[in-house]
Amino acid sequence: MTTQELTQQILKKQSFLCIGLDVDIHKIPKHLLQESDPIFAFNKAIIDATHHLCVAYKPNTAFYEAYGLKGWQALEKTINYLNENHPDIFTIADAKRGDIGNTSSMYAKAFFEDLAFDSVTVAPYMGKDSVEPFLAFKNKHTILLALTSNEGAFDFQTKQVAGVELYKQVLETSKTWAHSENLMYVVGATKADYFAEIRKIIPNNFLLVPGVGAQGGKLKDVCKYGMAANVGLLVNSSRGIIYASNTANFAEAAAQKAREMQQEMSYILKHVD
Ligand SMILES: O=C(O)c1cc(=O)[nH]c(=O)n1[C@@H]1O[C@H](COP(=O)(O)O)[C@@H](O)[C@H]1O
Repeated sequence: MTTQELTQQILKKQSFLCIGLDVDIHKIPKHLLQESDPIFAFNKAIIDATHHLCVAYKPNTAFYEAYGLKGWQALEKTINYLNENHPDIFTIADAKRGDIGNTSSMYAKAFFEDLAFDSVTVAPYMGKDSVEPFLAFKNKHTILLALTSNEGAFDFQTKQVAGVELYKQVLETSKTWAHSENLMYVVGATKADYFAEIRKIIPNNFLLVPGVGAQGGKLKDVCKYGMAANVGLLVNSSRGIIYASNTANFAEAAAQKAREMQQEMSYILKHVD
């Protein structure tokens, strides 16, 4: 999917919501545990109930890798279900990869070719040759960690190196890499004060913004300085949506939470100047 197509979907659905499929077997409704694949059964129900309210889904691979082969199979079934039934939805493998070049190439193949995700999250710490193998894939997107939502972001990312904060150097330097047009960036919703500065460096790139809901970030604050001419935002909520209820009505409860966010997003899209 191209970024132009993503913006079209956002305007059509009046939503820039990304739903995080971070499935913890201990948090899903008990009746699903009788299913042959409880994780996929949970995801399918959530997707069926929410696909019209969001433009992206983001399974965090940790929640699948934690269950070994069965978890990876549930991830594969989930991405196949999305690609077969909802090809207009943007898919993000939240795997936070990045390694020496030939290893990164294999990670890129795993997520872009074998699993056919539209994008993958990548850590910038190992630099250019660790990220360019991901960028080489046409119409696939590499979502680079810029300024993360957690407290530890202040350990390194905001530290000045030669007078410039490290996260700003990540933004500036990554723009010079081959196929940098395929870059998106992670900026946490808990760091809303930084969005204006970030937009000065990357005015149009899409930002994946986790950290609303459970982590305390506010949608309005993010949009005030983060929204671009092409909207340029994918705001993620995982626990705040998928665990709205653990009763038999869990999917409807998740849809209600997603609808509340979509309505807030629609209002913002209509009133943005
Ligand atoms: O790359 C991410 O998606 C990510 C980056 C970041 O800075 N902070 C962050 O919370 N995330 C992920 O976004 C999701 C947030 O989940 P909730 O806090 O439950 O909405 C989790 O999958 C995190 O791993």
